[in-house]
Amino acid sequence: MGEKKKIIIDTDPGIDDAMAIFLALQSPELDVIGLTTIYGNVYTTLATRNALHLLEVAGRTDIPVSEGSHVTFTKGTKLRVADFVHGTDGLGNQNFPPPKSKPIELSAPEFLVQQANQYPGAVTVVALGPLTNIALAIELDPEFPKKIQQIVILGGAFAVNGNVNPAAEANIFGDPDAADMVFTSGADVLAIGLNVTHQVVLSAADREKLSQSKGKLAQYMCKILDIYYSYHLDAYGTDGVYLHDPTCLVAALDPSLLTYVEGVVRVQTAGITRGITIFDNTKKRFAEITEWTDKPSVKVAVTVDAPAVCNLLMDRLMNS
Ligand SMILES: O=c1[nH]cnc2c1ncn2[C@@H]1O[C@H](CO)[C@@H](O)[C@H]1O
Repeated sequence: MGEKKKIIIDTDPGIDDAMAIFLALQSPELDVIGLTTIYGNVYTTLATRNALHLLEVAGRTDIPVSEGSHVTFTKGTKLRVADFVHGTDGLGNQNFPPPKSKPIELSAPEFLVQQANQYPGAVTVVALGPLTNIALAIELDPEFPKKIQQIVILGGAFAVNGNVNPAAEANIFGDPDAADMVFTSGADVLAIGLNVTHQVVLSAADREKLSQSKGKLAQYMCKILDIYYSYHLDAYGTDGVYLHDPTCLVAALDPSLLTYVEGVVRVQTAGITRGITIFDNTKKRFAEITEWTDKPSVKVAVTVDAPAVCNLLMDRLMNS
């Protein structure tokens, strides 16, 4: 096998984050060189605690955890935290003991820049929460977008409704200014939006299969998944859960399971559609100069082999 792909997971754990992190740790194709934390599903302090805890569960405390921003890119402190989706502890209200390990001294943006310099062109950032840390890394080092291999983003709702409101997806809504900066930064960006992740469902039968397996991480996931299933039943009327973060991780692990188109993405940062992602892949020459004109293109996922993503996730959790 070729060299492992180096990834940093920027994360707000989160039940689907836990699945994505475990999938990454169980994947021989990947070398997880760090976790950076952010608010979103929980506040940043709890995200850090949960990231450390998940690494302890997986026996991988050798991987550094770096704490990220507690405020938005524009220093906003009114954060939207989705504890109603993941439980107040972010991990299904299980009262896990506090982790023994500690985060490193470097902040998340500093760690991202340091790693990008240490392995030029060879680091992929898998961003599973609001994009504040990535925007701060770009502010810290304007060359950061060119120094990394790719940023794979779980975020946006491309030509479909959002999940916070009809306009916006949760991660983009969490920090629209940061998102617009990252989408227009010139980095190789691959965005996985709700138009794709809502196709990837872990059914009640899949969950039953996980619970029958002896896999340590499958067993752990089954413990924390209850609240995520209840939320989906309540919010969507489905007895199955969307695999947002694992699908994004798979996009870094095996891009052949998705297809994408290229174009310019801008994010609305104010008003009733704050957080909406507007993708221009028309080949039209507009009569006016627009806010999309001359901005760098990004990749936006459009199709996914959903059964393959589910099976990959389940196999690797069950073989842990
Ligand atoms: O209704 C919701 N509000 C807020 N966050 C949500 C909702 N549904 C899912 N997620 C969380 O936000 C990310 C995907 O947008 C995922 O991390 C998911 O767990």
